[in-house]
Amino acid sequence: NDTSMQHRNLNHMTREERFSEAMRRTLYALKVLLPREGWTPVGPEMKYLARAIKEFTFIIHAGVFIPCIMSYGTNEQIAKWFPLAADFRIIGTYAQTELGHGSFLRGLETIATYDRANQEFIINCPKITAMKWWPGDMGKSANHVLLMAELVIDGKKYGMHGFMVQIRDLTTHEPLPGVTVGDIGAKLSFESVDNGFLYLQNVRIPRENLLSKLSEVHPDGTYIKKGNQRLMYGSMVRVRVNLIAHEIVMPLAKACTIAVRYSAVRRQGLINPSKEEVPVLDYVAQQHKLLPQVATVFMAHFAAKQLVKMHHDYSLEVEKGNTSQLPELHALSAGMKACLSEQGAAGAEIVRRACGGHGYSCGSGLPFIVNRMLATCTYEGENTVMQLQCARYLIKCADQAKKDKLTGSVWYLSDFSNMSCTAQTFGDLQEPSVLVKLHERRAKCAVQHAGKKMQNMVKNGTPAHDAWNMMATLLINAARAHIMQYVVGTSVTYISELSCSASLKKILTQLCALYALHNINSNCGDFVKFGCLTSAQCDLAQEAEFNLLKQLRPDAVGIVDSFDFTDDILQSCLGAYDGNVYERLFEWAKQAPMNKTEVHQDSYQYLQPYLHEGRDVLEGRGRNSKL
Ligand SMILES: CCCCCCCCCC/C=C\CCCCCCC/C=C/C(=O)SCCNC(=O)CCNC(=O)[C@H](O)C(C)(C)COP(=O)(O)OP(=O)(O)OC[C@H]1O[C@@H](n2cnc3c(N)ncnc32)[C@H](O)[C@@H]1OP(=O)(O)O
Ligand SMILES: Cc1cc2nc3c(=O)[nH]c(=O)nc-3n(C[C@H](O)[C@H](O)[C@H](O)COP(=O)(O)OP(=O)(O)OC[C@H]3O[C@@H](n4cnc5c(N)ncnc54)[C@H](O)[C@@H]3O)c2cc1C
Repeated sequence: NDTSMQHRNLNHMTREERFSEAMRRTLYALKVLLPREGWTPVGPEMKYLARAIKEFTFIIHAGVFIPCIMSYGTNEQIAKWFPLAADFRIIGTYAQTELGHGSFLRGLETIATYDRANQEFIINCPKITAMKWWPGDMGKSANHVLLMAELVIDGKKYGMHGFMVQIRDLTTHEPLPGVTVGDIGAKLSFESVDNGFLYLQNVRIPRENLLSKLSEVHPDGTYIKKGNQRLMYGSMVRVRVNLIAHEIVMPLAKACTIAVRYSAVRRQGLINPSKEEVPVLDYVAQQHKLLPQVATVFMAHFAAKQLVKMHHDYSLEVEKGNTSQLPELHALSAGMKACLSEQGAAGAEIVRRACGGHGYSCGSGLPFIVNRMLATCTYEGENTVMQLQCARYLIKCADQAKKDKLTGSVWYLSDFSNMSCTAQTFGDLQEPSVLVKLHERRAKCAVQHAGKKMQNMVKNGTPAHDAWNMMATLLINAARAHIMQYVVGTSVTYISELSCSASLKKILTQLCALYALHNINSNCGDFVKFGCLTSAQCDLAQEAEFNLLKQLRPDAVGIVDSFDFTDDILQSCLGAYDGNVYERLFEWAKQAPMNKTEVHQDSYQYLQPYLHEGRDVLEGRGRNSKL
């Protein structure tokens, strides 16, 4: 109810206006509005914030920079920088990606050279490709960066390390000497975020600014390794785990709310020629577009909760020095981020397109969501690279499964029980246990298929790295199959253990079955190729999905209402709770800057002469008039 937090009409703002407005809202929210324990908003306000986050800035500061201080800093460094960052007295970002490298971290070129005489690091970007490029909040907001750079001592390289580097004066906000920094310009989305570039030339920082939880440099230049160096990649794992809820589940839920509500209101065409125009939601084709995406929201939410719990348990173990769960967590978080962002971004576009012309209007709120979700396929680990990381772990586990009984998310790779499907009716294929088994079998076969292909190539003399490269598409498919079985399996378990009303459990079970069947029907080639289903059973799977669409149609609006988005959060003329689509669209359009005058003077100057000429022509006075 606080008007300071009401969304302005963002679509009618310039990029710079949106940047300033986002800064205003974010700081107002965090400094004035929200109760905080430490630095994070807590309680119901956090729920609000997660919904309102779309036009917030300082997300990298809050979601990456501060957690990195906690992960990579010693107690002394945390005590020094955490309070400053938590109170926004320093604004930071995570500066890792460079103009020339993003995925291949061993290729990063920014150098931090230790100067023993002065006990300092000298930071340099030796060439243009070494310039940091993309970090959020870096162009105009941040005055510090957590800089990921190659540590060099006496000419020897020690790999990527994290350094705290101040880039702007804390009073004037001007760039410091040796610092060239700015915004990288217009992007597909994230209009309110100043993703930036950063060119560092001979910037000196104290030795104490190397974040030293995992390694340190003594005054004499001695390098000490203190822990599992793969923990240096830990911040990326944490963000991949967290972003599923914030940047995939939440936006897809918003898009589904808008599209389902609009489809219940929009009447277009006839099903029965003798009846009146129907709501487009009555078309099965429309249900087939929308309802599987609604199901994806729930299943991704349940799977993400399980992954967050896994990451939390892992973090407690790491504190005790046990990093044994890291490989599985890395593979799962990389695979989940890639596969769910792929599904989510595609799903948001499917539901946008299902809203016809008005879905193409920014007044629907859908283009904003679609464009924003597309970024999830690239940042925090480009999806292809992440899927291959997941596949790398799966291939290793498949080899190990030949001699050991596996546990955790890959347990099914050592399940050699009979997994043939005996389904005879479409009802059999709506059974959660049947759907879980089908996904486990498909994943196991996909992993083994990719592994076998590579083994055969190597046996025939192909170098292992070439076999890997040539089978990449099969490996990516194996990663997708693994994640789908994880999402279906964890969701079935989660729903079965949920204490809720029978009617709610029935709906959730139907949504879970719809998600699984939609995945089967979208990938039936795999399920038949690997002998999971016969061709006849594939027909039953389609019948089972259509049956669920029919069962869920009556509750479709109620289900998306349960996401509990306010109109202000949705920012959509199509998805507002009152359903007054047309009045809202008209009011929204009238507010467009283009309509602040009846005649657009800037363009009229070009049009006017022709208008006069046209009149001359009509009245027979034109240059070459034949009239
Ligand atoms: C202010 C108001 C708000 C307040 C409220 C706060 C709420 C905030 C919450 C926000 C939460 C989320 C929202 C996020 C919003 C999104 C913002 C977007 C931010 C984007 C940031 C970025 O993009 S940062 C940059 C990301 N970049 C990457 O991910 C790079 C990807 N590349 C890599 O990770 C590596 O290069 C790669 C792994 C691909 C290869 O590395 P390499 O060293 O070559 O290793 P390999 O040879 O492949 O493998 C060697 C072994 O290492 C293992 N391994 C690799 N990576 C990891 C890892 N991460 N962890 C553990 N182990 C790893 C690998 O498995 C190999 O092991 P093996 O045993 O030898 O097989
Ligand atoms: C909105 C947004 C916000 C961002 N925020 C930050 C931030 O705050 N901090 C930060 O450090 N970075 C940030 N990034 C950068 C982001 O992390 C990188 O863009 C991402 O890691 C991909 O790296 P790249 O852009 O260099 O693409 P590349 O790695 O060059 O990939 C280009 C293409 O090559 C393919 N490819 C690359 N390697 C392989 C491989 N091994 N096998 C097969 N195919 C491969 C990829 O699949 C892709 O199709 C952000 C990016 C975006 C879009």
